[in-house]
Amino acid sequence: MTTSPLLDATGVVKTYGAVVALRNASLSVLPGEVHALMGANGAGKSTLVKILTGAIRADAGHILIRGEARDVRSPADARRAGLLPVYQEPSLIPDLDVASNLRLTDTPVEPFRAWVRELGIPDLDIRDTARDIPLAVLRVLDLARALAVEPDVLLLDEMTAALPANLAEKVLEVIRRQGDSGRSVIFISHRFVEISALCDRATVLRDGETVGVVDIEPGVEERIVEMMLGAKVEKTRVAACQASQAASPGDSRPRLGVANLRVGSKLNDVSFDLVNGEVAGVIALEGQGQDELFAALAGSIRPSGGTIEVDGKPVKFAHPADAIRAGIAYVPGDRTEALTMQRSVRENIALPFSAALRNWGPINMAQERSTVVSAIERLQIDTRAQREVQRLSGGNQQKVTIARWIAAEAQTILCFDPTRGIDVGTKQEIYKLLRELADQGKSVLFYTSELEEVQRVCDRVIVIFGGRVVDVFPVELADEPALMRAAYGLPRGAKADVGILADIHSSPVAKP
Ligand SMILES: Nc1ncnc2c1ncn2[C@@H]1O[C@H](COP(=O)(O)OP(=O)(O)OP(=O)(O)O)[C@@H](O)[C@H]1O
Repeated sequence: MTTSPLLDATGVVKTYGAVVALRNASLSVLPGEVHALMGANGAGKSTLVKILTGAIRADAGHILIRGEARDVRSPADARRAGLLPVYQEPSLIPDLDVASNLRLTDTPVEPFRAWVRELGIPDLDIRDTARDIPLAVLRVLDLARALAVEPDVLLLDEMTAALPANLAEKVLEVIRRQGDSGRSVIFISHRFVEISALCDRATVLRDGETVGVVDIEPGVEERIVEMMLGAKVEKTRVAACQASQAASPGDSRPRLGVANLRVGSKLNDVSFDLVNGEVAGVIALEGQGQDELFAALAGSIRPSGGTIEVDGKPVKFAHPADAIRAGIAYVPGDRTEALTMQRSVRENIALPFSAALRNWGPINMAQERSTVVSAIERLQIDTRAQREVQRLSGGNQQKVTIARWIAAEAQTILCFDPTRGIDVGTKQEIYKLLRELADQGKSVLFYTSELEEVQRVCDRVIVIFGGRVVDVFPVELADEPALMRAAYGLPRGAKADVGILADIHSSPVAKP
């Protein structure tokens, strides 16, 4: 007997003026299935999720839920039909505390609390204002809020993208259990390791159209990448770049010297050097002080102790502009922090040029334009909706934050999870680009929540735990199980039960 789909969408179309977000999308999900929705940045995944959950209306298409035609007109309609989303950006209202946010969405508090604990956050105070809660935790709260109403179909749009390993691991366990208990999950992710470990099937979108549905089985990644990227595949599937060994032997002075750096109770005594010509990775579980480290180096918070030196001279940054003047650029993990959403792609990329203008005088528009255009091409930014950055897909917004600092030619780039939400083809471009920057003699500090990225880009990796540097690995020794153990504060060689992600990280998976 064949099982009939719980959700069946066909012929879905959505346009925004001249931009065709979806031209012919379909998606069919069985009960108890964890179904991946895949596609390059801008393929239309988020648009489809928003249509299925009543946040926007489709121009055309049919949606069947449990075999019955449904016109999902609003989020409330979708919820009544058993469909609950977790969108790509946090949805709690920043100025309200968590409890008020729960009241607004009619979410039962006790089940919410139970899920929050289950998802690895034991000490949440629901009187905390959403604005003061870190991005990764906000994502987990969004998930707990959805789980608390026991949806039949949970739609997760890049749920794990901002999560460090420990929280991602809990989320994956919960998703797996949802499937086991007969509920369905639609799972959007650019991380193949998660798709292989979790999903039963995948629907692939390209340019707004469903181009295939595949069973997840060993070796299917290659096929998915080809379907996702279509004709672009040859151009974008560059070989993973080899991390060259730390360069610039002639210049022994570190570009950035950090000694005994402290920030309140979060960062205790962190010391390391970053030299020109290297990409140094930073790995840490959620809340180990990495946010504070990057914020202090970028001049957005003041350290409570220790020193920062740039090219051998002590510096004190009172403001991010001081760090920028010292040639330090910061690509934050939260793109909404970096971008002026109502402004165009060009203005956002050109921001450091305009900000750097000391005197009144003509801006060299031709030069600005050519630098911006080359950064857009380099990162393959989808500019169909370029007049306002807020209209770009999430991945394309992320690319704009990176393009800005490429165009500005900063000497040191602090990247905080820069490939969050970036598709597999463009990720390769970004890895290549970071290596090229290092080869040109620049220095890059690169925090990543995706352990496999370390091998692809870094010369060495600094592991932070409890606000301290607990280990520094040369890239040859930085395999994923070793990094996981160090991130948990365990000594090298120790065995640890670190759950589903450890299984994933130690199992051989084809890496696109
Ligand atoms: N409000 C809007 N106005 C104009 N264009 C839009 C709007 N919302 C989305 N788009 C466009 O629709 C296309 C699909 O975007 P969507 O966010 O669905 O992509 P996605 O597959 O989720 O990408 P990503 O992986 O980057 O999140 C993009 O070209 C985007 O710029």
